[in-house]
Amino acid sequence: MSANVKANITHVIFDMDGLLLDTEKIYEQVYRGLIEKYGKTYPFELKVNCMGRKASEAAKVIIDHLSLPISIEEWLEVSQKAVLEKFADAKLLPGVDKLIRHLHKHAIPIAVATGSSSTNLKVKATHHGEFFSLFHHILCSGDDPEVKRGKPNPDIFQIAASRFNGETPSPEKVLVFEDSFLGVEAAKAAGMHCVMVPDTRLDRKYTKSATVVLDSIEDLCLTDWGLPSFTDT
Ligand SMILES: O=c1[nH]cc([C@@H]2O[C@H](COP(=O)(O)O)[C@@H](O)[C@H]2O)c(=O)[nH]1
Repeated sequence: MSANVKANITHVIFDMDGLLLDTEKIYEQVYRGLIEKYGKTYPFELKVNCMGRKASEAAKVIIDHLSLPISIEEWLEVSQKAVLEKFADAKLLPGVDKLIRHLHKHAIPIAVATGSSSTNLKVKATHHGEFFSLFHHILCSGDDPEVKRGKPNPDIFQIAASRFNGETPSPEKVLVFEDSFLGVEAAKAAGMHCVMVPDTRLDRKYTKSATVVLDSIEDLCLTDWGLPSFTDT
C-alpha cells in the first residue's frame, strides 16, 4: 500500500437518506410539523439521535424525549402517510450519480444499507429505478427480518457485507458512506472504514468515529481508498 492510501477497499456500502438521496429535509419538515402540534420543537440534537434509526426506534426516541402524548403506532401511522406524499420527488445529492456509475463501471461491488423500510424505498426510487438497479443489493433494515438491531449497532453493515457474492469481505476492506452520527458509529462498530458527509449543522464532536469527513461526495479522493480514479478507463 502506498503512503497516502488509507485502505485497499474491495466493497462499498452506501447509506441512503441524506447521503444518496436528499430526503433528510423531508423527514425534518414532517417530524417538526407533527411535533409542533403538541407545542414542542424538533431540536437538531434530537434529529441527530434519530437519523439512520428504523422508523419505530426513532419514534420511540422522539416520543420519550419530548414526552409526547401519542403512541408509537399513532406516530408511525401519521408520519408515514405524510412522508410518503413527498418521497416521490426525492432528488439525488451532488456527486452521487457520477460516483455510483463509476464504481459500477469498474465492477466494484456496491450496496445500500438504510434504516428505511422497503415500502419507503420504492417510493423514494420512483424516478431513480435505473440508478438503484446498479447496486448489487439494497438492505432496508426498517423491515429486513435479519437485522434485529438498527444503527448504531453494527448488524446492518455486517449483514449487508455478507450479502455480496462470494466470501464476505473482511471489514477493513469495506468502505461505508454515511451522513449520520449513528450510521458512522455502526460502521465503526463493524470495523469498517467510513467516509462521512454530515449535515453542515452537525457539531464536530459527532464526526470523530469517521475515517474521513467531507463537505460533499464530490470532494472524494478515490485513490485514497485504492479505488480507480475517475480518469481511469
Ligand atoms: O429527522 C429524521 N431523519 C431520519 C430519520 C430516520 O432515519 C431513517 C433513514 O435511514 P438512513 O439514513 O439509514 O437511510 C429514516 O427511515 C427514519 O427512520 C428520523 O427518524 N428522523
